[in-house]
Amino acid sequence: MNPIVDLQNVTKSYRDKLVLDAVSLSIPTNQVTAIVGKNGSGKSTLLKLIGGLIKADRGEILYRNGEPVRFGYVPEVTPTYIPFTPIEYLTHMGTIRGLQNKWLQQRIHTLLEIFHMKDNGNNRIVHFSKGMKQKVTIMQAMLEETDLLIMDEPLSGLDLEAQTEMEELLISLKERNISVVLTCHETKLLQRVVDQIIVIDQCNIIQTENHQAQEKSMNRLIFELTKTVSIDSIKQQNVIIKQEKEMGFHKKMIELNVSEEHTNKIVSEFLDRGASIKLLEPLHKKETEFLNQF
Ligand SMILES: Nc1ncnc2c1ncn2[C@@H]1O[C@H](COP(=O)(O)OP(=O)(O)OP(=O)(O)O)[C@@H](O)[C@H]1O
Repeated sequence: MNPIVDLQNVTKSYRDKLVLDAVSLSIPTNQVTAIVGKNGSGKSTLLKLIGGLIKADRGEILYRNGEPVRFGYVPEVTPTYIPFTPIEYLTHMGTIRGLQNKWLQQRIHTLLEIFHMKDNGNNRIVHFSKGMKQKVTIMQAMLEETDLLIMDEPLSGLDLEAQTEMEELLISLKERNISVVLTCHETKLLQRVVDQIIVIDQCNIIQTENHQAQEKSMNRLIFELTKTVSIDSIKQQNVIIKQEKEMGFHKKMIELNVSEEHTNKIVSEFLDRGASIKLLEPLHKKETEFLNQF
């Protein structure tokens, strides 16, 4: 696994109130992680730490092997009254953030498309439903290119229809290689899209669960290839790198998980680089440590 954010023994208190006590967790790349817990258990605090909005008292927060991560942060409270249209509002927000106008207009156009809001781009936000207002807030958080979208209670106050739409939206963000971490009160919600559930209670992570629904349609691939061959452009795609291992002076093995729909393309890209396939199998819950046999 190749986490986008890794927390190691992170402790956080507000004055004398301990909220997180030596918490360690990983947020995987290109997956949706839900942080679940009771009111006041520290979910928002954890999100703010992940996004670098507040500092930990102790412990380490490491980002994608030291590379910069571009965050989009969606707070819990959605403004109810915005006297603009989405295009006007996003243009204002982007300009304040110093984005160049031509680039910004293109970005707004793309976001309206992703969020199925093209027909509402020039309508007044004040007349929107809660779900549509929520979408505008998320688009605002994603005005800059985003690697990790951090969402505090994105389902709060949404009816079933809006929740379903939010699920679709999360799936499409994942397909665009955006990692998501969100907080949620209910583990049943978002079941179709969440890959990892982290349960927090009494200042600690009490459970981390990997969701299997997604894994059913995934394949596990292992390739052998020459060590000097670059696979950086493959790593940018819809793959989860599980392990890389050097084999002697010239060769390396790489193990990855790929969704069924992307498998053919990824296999062909590896073959183009002179790799040989060592394993291709549907991903099941029980995994053997294949590479350790060498
Ligand atoms: N800025 C702050 N100053 C002091 N205490 C704070 C601050 N922010 C949060 N807290 C306290 O820290 C604890 C954890 O708060 P946090 O908002 O992280 O919990 P949460 O799980 O997100 O809660 P909720 O589900 O109600 O949103 C709570 O007891 C809260 O009162």
